[in-house]
Amino acid sequence: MGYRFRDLTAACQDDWRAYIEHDFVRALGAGTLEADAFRHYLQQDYLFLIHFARAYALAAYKSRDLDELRQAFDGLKTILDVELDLHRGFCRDWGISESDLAALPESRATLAYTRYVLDAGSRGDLLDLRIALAPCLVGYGEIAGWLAAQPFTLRGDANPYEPWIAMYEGDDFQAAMRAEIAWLDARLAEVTPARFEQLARLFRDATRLEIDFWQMGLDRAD
Ligand SMILES: Cc1ncc(CN)c(N)n1
Repeated sequence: MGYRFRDLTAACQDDWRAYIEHDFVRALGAGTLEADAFRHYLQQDYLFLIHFARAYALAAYKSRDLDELRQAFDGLKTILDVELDLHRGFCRDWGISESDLAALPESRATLAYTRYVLDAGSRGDLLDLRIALAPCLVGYGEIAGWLAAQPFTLRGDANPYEPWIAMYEGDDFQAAMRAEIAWLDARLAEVTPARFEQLARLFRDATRLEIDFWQMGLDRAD
C-alpha cells in the first residue's frame, strides 16, 4: 500500500498539532491576540509571502509537464492575487504603510523558514519542494477549519481577526489546499519507505519552522 499526505502529518503528529493549535492561533480565534503581535506577524508575513512566491516560481522551473507547470502558476497566482492582495489591505487597516513594508528588516524566523524551503527545493526535485511548501498551504487551510470548529472562536465583527480567518476559510484557499493534497497523495503513493523517511523529515522541519514563525509573532522577535 502506498503512502498518502496524512502519513506525513501522522509522522510528526506532536509538531503538527503544536503548529495548528499554537497559542498565536488560539488568541487569534478568540480575538484576544495583542495588536502589536499581529502587526509584527503581518509585516514579517509580507516578506515571507514574497519568498514563497519565488518558491512557486522555482516549482514552475522544476515542473516536468504542463499540469505541474499550471499548478505552480496557480500557486504563484494564489499568493500574489489572493493572499498578498488581501494582506496589503490588512496592513493598511492595521496602520502599516507601504513605506513601512519596503523598509522592513527580515526577522530570523522569516529568514530561516523561507531560505530553508528555497534551499530544499533547489537541491531536491519538485516533490521535495512541494513537501517543504505543504505545511504553509495545507496547514493554514487546516487552521481555518480547526478554528471554525472551536467553541472559543469568536466570529463576526466582534473579532478583529475575522477577515484573516475568513481568507483561509474561503473557497479559493480551500480549493488550492485540496488540489495540493490530491497531487501529494498521487506522488506519495509511488515512493519507497526510504524516500518517505526523507520527505517526512523535510515536512517535519518545515512544520517546526511554522511553529517558530507563530512564536516570533507572539514574542515580537527580530
Ligand atoms: C508563515 C506563513 N505560513 C503559511 C501561510 C499561508 N500561505 C502564510 N501566509 N504565512
